[in-house]
Amino acid sequence: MSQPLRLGIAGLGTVGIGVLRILRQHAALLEARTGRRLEITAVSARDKSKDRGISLASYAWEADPVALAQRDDIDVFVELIGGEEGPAKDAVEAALSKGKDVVTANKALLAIHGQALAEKAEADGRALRYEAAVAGGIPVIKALTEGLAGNAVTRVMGVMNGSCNYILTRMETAGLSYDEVFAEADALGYLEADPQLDVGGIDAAHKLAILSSLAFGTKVDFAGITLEGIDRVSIDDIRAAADMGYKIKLLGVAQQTARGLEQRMQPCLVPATSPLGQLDGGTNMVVLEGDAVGQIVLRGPGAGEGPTASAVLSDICDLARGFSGPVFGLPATTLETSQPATAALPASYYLRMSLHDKPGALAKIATVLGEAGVSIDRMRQYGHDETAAPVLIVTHKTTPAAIADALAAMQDTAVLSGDPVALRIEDV
Ligand SMILES: NC(=O)C1=CN([C@@H]2O[C@H](COP(=O)(O)OP(=O)(O)OC[C@H]3O[C@@H](n4cnc5c(N)ncnc54)[C@H](OP(=O)(O)O)[C@@H]3O)[C@@H](O)[C@H]2O)C=CC1
Ligand SMILES: N[C@@H](CCO)C(=O)O
Repeated sequence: MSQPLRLGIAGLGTVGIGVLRILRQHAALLEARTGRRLEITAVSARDKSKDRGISLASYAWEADPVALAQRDDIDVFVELIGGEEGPAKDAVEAALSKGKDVVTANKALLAIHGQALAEKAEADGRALRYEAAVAGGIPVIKALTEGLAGNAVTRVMGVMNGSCNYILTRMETAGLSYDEVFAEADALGYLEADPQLDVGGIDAAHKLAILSSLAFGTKVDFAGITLEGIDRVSIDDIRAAADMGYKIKLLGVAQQTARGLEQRMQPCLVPATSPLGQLDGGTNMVVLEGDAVGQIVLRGPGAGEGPTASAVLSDICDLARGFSGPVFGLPATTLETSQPATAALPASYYLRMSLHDKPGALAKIATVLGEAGVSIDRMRQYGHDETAAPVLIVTHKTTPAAIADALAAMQDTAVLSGDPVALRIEDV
């Protein structure tokens, strides 16, 4: 009879309690699948007296997650506290130093300290697993490291923050402004304690940084991501994009190019009929492309108690079965330092602007675009009551630099009313 796998679980919030529930509910099934009993030895959270809707009486309690990580009677330390510094980092480091395997859902910790932690884990011969850290219930880490092991990955992209996708979808369906929907999402508890992590694109960029390392064999490089949140997306752009056959998504894209590793998390237009364009509400989608497989699309819940705990259990079961491997798919000391791309690959752009309604205004804009080397693919001008005329332009493929030059030159034309908006149209 195999020895039980003894777990210490730090963090008994949404995810931690979800993990406890699955371990209890499926104890026999998990033992049958892994050949070992999965046993919770001890737990930790801040407030021992808090009612968590589940009895903790049979587990030892540690007020300090570092003390929990160092207990002799645990094999695996499960970190479900969160945060890139502080108790989560201290406890993960302590667990590795003490020779424990670690499972975490903490994308912030991995995006910032992933390389150092991976080197430490591998030097100590320990596992550091994090299926839940990216796209919650979607098994995307396994897909990349196992399912696509025979491929050179060419591109990773996706919608990896459910709250942002909820906000953008709700703006469109209800015709509400960003501020109105943000307030609604906040009231419903859909946003992180620091909402900027969601709407600023930071949470999604943490996830992209992890996927990028796995896909391209580079050290996690969160700082190398071009990052823009959704707070400047207006209902006018959502409507106009829809009118041209597009949806606006907070889209993460990572790809190796001749100019270096391109990592972007920014609002982009995608065709409304594409899988990404049809992704509504709080759901996540990750699109993986490999030289042998072509394109695969993974879709599912990116957050919440059950889905996230489901992913944590996947890691725990792997450890129970004795499956492990390098933290980021290759030995950490062999991961290359990424060379951030000097510029994104060319793309079509969506431009929206208001022009003073007088003869030659549009011609001036067309001239500026032409002089910047930007070619117009499609154009629309809408009927209007005001003195300014709303104009939409979709360009042929061009460089971000050419678009920046054109936008700068437009300011000198004296025909603009307000600032123009430019959004990338992603080839998906
Ligand atoms: N919620 C989700 O849908 C998802 C979460 N994640 C990640 O999972 C992790 C956990 O998230 P979630 O469950 O939502 O977070 P919660 O805020 O719900 O829970 C955090 C838990 O950590 C405990 N905690 C905080 N500080 C300490 C400390 N100093 N010592 C011991 N315990 C502490 C809290 O204790 P107390 O309860 O006493 O306050 C709480 O139980 C995070 O890294 C998050 O990014 C990943 C994917 C999805
Ligand atoms: N705030 C995150 C939680 C899961 O990481 C989201 O909305 O996707």
